[in-house]
Amino acid sequence: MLAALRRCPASLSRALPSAAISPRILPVSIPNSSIVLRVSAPRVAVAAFHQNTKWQQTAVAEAAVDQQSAQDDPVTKFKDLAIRNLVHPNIVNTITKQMRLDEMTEVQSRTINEALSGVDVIAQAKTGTGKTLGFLIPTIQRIIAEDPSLAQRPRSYKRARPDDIRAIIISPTRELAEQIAVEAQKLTQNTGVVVQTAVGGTQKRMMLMKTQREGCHLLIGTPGRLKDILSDPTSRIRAPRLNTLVMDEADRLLDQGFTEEIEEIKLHLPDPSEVERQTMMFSATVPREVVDLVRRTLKPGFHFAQCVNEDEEPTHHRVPQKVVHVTGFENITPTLYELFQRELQEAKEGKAPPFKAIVYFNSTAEVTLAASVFYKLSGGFKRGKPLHGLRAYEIHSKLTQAQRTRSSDDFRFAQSAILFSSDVTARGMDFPNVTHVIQVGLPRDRESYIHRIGRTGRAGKEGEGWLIVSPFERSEIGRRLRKLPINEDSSLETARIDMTEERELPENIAKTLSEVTESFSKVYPDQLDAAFRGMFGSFQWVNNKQALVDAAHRLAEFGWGMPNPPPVPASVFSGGGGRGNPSRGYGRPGSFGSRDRGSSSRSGGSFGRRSDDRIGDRRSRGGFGNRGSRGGFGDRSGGFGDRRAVGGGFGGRSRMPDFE
Ligand SMILES: Nc1ncnc2c1ncn2[C@@H]1O[C@H](COP(=O)(O)OP(=O)(O)OP(=O)(O)O)[C@@H](O)[C@H]1O
Repeated sequence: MLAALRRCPASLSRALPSAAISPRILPVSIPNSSIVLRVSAPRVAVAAFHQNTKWQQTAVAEAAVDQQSAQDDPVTKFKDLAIRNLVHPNIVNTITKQMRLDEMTEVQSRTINEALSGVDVIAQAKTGTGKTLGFLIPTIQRIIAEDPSLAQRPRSYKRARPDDIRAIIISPTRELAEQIAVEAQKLTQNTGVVVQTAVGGTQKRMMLMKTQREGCHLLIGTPGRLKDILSDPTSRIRAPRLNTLVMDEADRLLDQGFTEEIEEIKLHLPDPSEVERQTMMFSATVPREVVDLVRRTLKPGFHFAQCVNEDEEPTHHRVPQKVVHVTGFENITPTLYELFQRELQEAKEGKAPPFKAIVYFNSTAEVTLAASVFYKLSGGFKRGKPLHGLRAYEIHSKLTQAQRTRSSDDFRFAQSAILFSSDVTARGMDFPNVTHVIQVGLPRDRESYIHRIGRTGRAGKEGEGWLIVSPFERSEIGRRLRKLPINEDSSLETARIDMTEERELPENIAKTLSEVTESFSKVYPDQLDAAFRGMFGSFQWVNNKQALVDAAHRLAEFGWGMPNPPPVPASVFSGGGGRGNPSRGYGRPGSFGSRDRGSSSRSGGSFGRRSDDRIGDRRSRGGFGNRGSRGGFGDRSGGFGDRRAVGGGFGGRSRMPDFE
């Protein structure tokens, strides 16, 4: 596993100007690995030269050089950090004995060595290659170096002052901040260093009380909550001697959405000209657009550990990536269902590891709808159903933080499960043994794709990536996902079927389609409404609005079984690019067929019986199944825990993805 994990690119080509590189280091490339050597003249032991023969003299000199250069080489084994007095043995022992890690990954070796010397660091390395330890080790060591008494765990409780925080780590999402905090707690368990977490969605008062009581040396949080706490004069949480600032997923934090909060956080930190500060930035992606910002944020002479070549694929070779082109939006859910069944079967037959997938959607409304539909589809994941044995969870920003944490924890510990997710888990989350990452719809940019797919194939493991796209997105793939090794896959039959046509279908396909449509008939109409409106938000960039409206109508009619689709948001045509067709009835309120949205209660039964003859035809052929037998809303408890129906959706989806 380790060998694969260390397989990072060889070249050290840098996107930043060479002046930006610390003058003390010299990049050296050797086949299949790359290391950074400090430039220092070897000090050769000469004292005994005159007493030895020439070959003896040479041997002694060589040995001395070897010994010296061994000291100068960057450390690549964790235990050597303690042997060379670079990191306190209490931290190193935790890493080697409790966490059972031995060799550093390339990014760890190339950042820990430099960061320990105090220079600012920016690191870019592929997903799942251990960047977290790359910044945690130097951060914690620096705290201990400033106050050596913290190296030992006190006999009683750990204590610190709340108004003397020494290091802050910022993460764009709550789950990631919590995950980093768990790792930091592990690393500091045998020391006196106190770690606290500050994330949105949790009770601020509780956090404040805890921090005021226990104090804090290392604070890990999301931008909004950190800003909130540091700017609150009554919080008593301060960092007047802060000497380390870490930005994980730095490119995301430098993105416009967070600029204001980050700047405000910095206003509450000491002036770096008065209190020397080390800044570290880490990410799997450092797009060109942020390079200038990075340069302005870091001190001159910073070290850029670029473990991904510019001309190299930023994803792992061991993670094959496939794109499935579906005939229409209505094919997406059947395609997912077919894929789940197939992969689950493979795992059951022992041909593959337990199926554990994350399915990403571009909006909260889609996540909610998919989670509901698959819950119905599986009959609560009951015995005898195709998806039996598979747990399913959903996660997005419209859940409470307690629900998010529960989904995330449950999925983390599940052996075989599906997580329906928005981008809240796209970056940094280290769920073990994820075998599949499935992206529905084109992600907003290349970086999102890379981070999402990085949830699989971590720490040297295998995995696969799937992308399911509509015809609208076909031409956009090459532009948005340039230079990524994505291959077309046509193995899923339900992807290619024209669901608007009536024709005989193989029994298994007909069954899949009929089960999907029946499940859609059982979900909350509000969810369908929200997802329908949301489609127009996600596809704002499509110029041909009429084609988009027609495709959405086909989805509602043939995918969801609605004879009359929900109204199209008025805003769709106001921005130009096409005109509505009033004869199709969009914009008409309450066009949910015989579904009475006003009575979308749990009473069941009255739920949109379809009078459409064509469907009747299909049913008689065994094509689209038993639409007549609607069981209302069924039992939502179980499988998805305390899920709630989330309305509102993303008609007015903002520019920002579903992040913090
Ligand atoms: N030296 C190591 N040897 C083996 N496993 C390691 C090592 N360092 C870290 N790991 C493990 O690798 C996994 C991924 O680490 P981590 O989450 O830090 O990756 P990352 O590079 O930050 O990923 P991302 O880009 O997604 O944020 C974790 O489970 C971690 O415990």
